[in-house]
Amino acid sequence: MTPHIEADRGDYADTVLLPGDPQRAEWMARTFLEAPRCVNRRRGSLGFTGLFRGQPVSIQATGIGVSSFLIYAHELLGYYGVRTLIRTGTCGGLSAEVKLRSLVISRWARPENTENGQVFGLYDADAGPDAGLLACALAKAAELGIDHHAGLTACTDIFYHPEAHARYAEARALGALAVDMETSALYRIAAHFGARALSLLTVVDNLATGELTDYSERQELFADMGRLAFEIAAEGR
Ligand SMILES: O=P(O)(O)O[C@H]1O[C@H](CO)[C@@H](O)[C@H]1O
Ligand SMILES: O=c1cc[nH]c(=O)[nH]1
Repeated sequence: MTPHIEADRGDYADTVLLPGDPQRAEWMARTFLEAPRCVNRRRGSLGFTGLFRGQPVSIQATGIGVSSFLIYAHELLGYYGVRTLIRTGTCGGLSAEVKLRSLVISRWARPENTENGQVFGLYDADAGPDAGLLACALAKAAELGIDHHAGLTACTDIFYHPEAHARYAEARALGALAVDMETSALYRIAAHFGARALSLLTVVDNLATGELTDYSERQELFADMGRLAFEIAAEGR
């Protein structure tokens, strides 16, 4: 076990899907895994391992923001020997074209959160996903008919920022589609450990239009993202 995870070594599969929200972790386990086993309850950050099409796959909730995310990613990669991390997160769209409820595949993540990067020099640069996982995601999304965007995403430490949409002007000029709070850290820490990573994000609000989804519809909103993540986990080895 680690300070934040009570599972034994060997309790996680090589591939771990990473939602921020523990309720999403539980829903993903219930919806997609055969014989899911809860391997972590510490701090309510639920972790599960089970089978998808006969292959072991795990899910671990990571909480909100880079600080929390990096604790789980570090312990999964460094202690449990996990090799592939696929984030199944939510994001805010940065333009009206990025529709609510659609899926964003992050091809690159631009950190707006430089403080975390200054500590190790690890997280202060743009970083991208594993090329094989990205190719698999694009092919599977097309095959399954999943409505999606693929492109640059921004990553922030501040959900309620006084400048809200305006602060992403530079990122938007570079083509940023959406913002979340973990993806740049995911790509950098995976590179640091020589592991593979990909971030899939469902649009739950839009900073340009002010539209919002309701939390009550969230689990059904994640059907496409969950399905795609498990397909990639099964195929993109
Ligand atoms: O829904 P999750 O995966 O937590 O992701 C997004 O939601 C949280 C903010 O509401 C942040 O963690 C952000 O990145
Ligand atoms: O980080 C996030 C996640 C969802 N919606 C946002 O506006 N930001």
